[in-house]
Amino acid sequence: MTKDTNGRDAVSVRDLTFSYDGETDVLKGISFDIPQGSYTAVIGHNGSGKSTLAKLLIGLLAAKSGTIRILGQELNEETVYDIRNRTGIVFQNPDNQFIGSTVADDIAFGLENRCIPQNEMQGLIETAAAQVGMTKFLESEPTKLSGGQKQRVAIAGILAVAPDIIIFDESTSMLDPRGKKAINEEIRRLHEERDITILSITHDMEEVAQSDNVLVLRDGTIAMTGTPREVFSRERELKEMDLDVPFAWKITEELMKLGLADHPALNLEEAAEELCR
Ligand SMILES: Nc1ncnc2c1ncn2[C@@H]1O[C@H](COP(=O)(O)OP(=O)(O)OP(=O)(O)O)[C@@H](O)[C@H]1O
Repeated sequence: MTKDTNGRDAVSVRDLTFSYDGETDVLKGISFDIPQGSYTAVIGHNGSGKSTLAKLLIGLLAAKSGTIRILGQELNEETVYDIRNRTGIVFQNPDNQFIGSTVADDIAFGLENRCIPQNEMQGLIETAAAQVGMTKFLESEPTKLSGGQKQRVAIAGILAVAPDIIIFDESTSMLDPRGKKAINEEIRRLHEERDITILSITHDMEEVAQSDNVLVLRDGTIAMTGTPREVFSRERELKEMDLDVPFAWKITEELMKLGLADHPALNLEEAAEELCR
């Protein structure tokens, strides 16, 4: 993995194996490091083990063998609560995450758990709601929101507490394209400004293109790691795993065949630059 802001790893996994039934290993002895302050996208075909990995990283599941270190601490029964205080996760299905009776209460929950003083709380709640475009829903009941709105609230809850590491497990999958783009930009901005380590499990290749590092899982093993450009360059192998490349990459590859571009582009801005050369 490439970007390393301070030489320390936020996540360090060694020989991690996990099985739900004690027989079939869903993760098969994987090892990897995620540098502190980096943005890592985790991709892989359905059932490759991405969500299982996320649950192991916050101690919701216990490894069969191997070790997980988060921010230098080995994850075990003694450290799990401390690690959860420093690590936030947003799941794909927000219904399982609501605690408060209003959106504002729900966002407040994580802040209360972290003993944030009452006089600071209101401002943090309002900022987080604005970041995900949910200001006018602060007094609404979370259960009455749409799937995408619920995902926004779940993300706001994590943004408000701004933990050292945030894991997104397909957390924007229900958002419309504009909402997805806006929230991805907000997450990217927060990551850059506050140096938060982001681990994002996603099927959205446009989001993968904006990450620093990519981890590709295949049948419980690590098939590839590298920058988005390195990973997308192995398009044939990605296709064998039912994975795709970004739209801009495909377009510029076609333009290259016509002699109209020199390099495949990660996003539309890069594609336009290729065309204007
Ligand atoms: N609670 C469970 N009990 C038993 N097996 C499970 C459970 N959850 C997941 N599995 C199995 O573990 C494997 C990995 O599942 P996981 O949800 O981690 O995959 P994923 O990569 O996140 O998939 P997707 O892209 O579809 O979300 C799959 O074979 C799945 O059937």
